[in-house]
Amino acid sequence: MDNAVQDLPFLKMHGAGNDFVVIDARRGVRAPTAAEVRAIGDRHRGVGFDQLAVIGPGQEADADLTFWNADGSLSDACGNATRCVASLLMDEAGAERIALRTGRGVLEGVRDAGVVSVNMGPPVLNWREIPLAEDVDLDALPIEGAPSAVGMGNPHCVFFVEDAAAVDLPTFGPTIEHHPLYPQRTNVEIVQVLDRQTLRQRTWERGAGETLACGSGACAVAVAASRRGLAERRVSIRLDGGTLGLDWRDDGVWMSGPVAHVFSGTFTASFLEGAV
Ligand SMILES: N[C@H](CCC[C@H](N)C(=O)O)C(=O)O
Repeated sequence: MDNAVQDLPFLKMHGAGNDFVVIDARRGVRAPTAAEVRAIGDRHRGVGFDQLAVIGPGQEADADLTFWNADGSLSDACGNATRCVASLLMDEAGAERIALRTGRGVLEGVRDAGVVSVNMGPPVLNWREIPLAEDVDLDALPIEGAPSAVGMGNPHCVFFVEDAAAVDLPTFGPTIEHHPLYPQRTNVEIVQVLDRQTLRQRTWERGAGETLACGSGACAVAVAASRRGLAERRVSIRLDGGTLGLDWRDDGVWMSGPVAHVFSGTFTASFLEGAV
């Protein structure tokens, strides 16, 4: 068995500016080690990403997905990356529907009239499953600003404000990401309600910092806004990197949005051998 490190092919993709390195480990290509994930994520010495998605051979689905954040932590959900990979695999199969197993179960992707949508599953509205550190009111957490807590396979803390642009997110975001109420840290969303069908969202992501878009975060925002009576269950959410369509249906929260395959490349064996 040749144990020499091999070159590693990858794709660079983004969904509304939320950017990903995608590694297809279905046919003999190996998944990266945690050290290689960190090296790949270096925006100067590697390629950089908000998340790295590894496609594995499907167990009860067309493919499995594993998501790493830029800081090397794992996440059970990544909506924009799930949509990007769904598009890639539907193109490959010539299909209009695909099933992807993620950390929160098997999600369905569809393409209709060129628009790619993913059912991100039902929201988690039980504090133990999000999880939170103690029994709290999910629609008014004991944090200044009384945010909402929603799980989408990953935790989200959603704040509704008058002016989203006025929030100093690089300062505010980390204080909430690391708040003791979230034993596994949390993603943080700042939302301004423009009307009952249109929301503006800014995002501080767990393990990635401020991103141009966050799909699972947009799902959490749509659920929180509807539960608070601030918006319909079907909304458009305007993020820094583009617009996502959300529809909280009986079978789950559906998210639609743009997909881009920017380039494909190869990480050289010498680069990977240097990963520490
Ligand atoms: N960008 C991703 C969210 C990644 C979530 C990750 N930051 C975490 O939960 O740790 C999305 O489109 O859903």
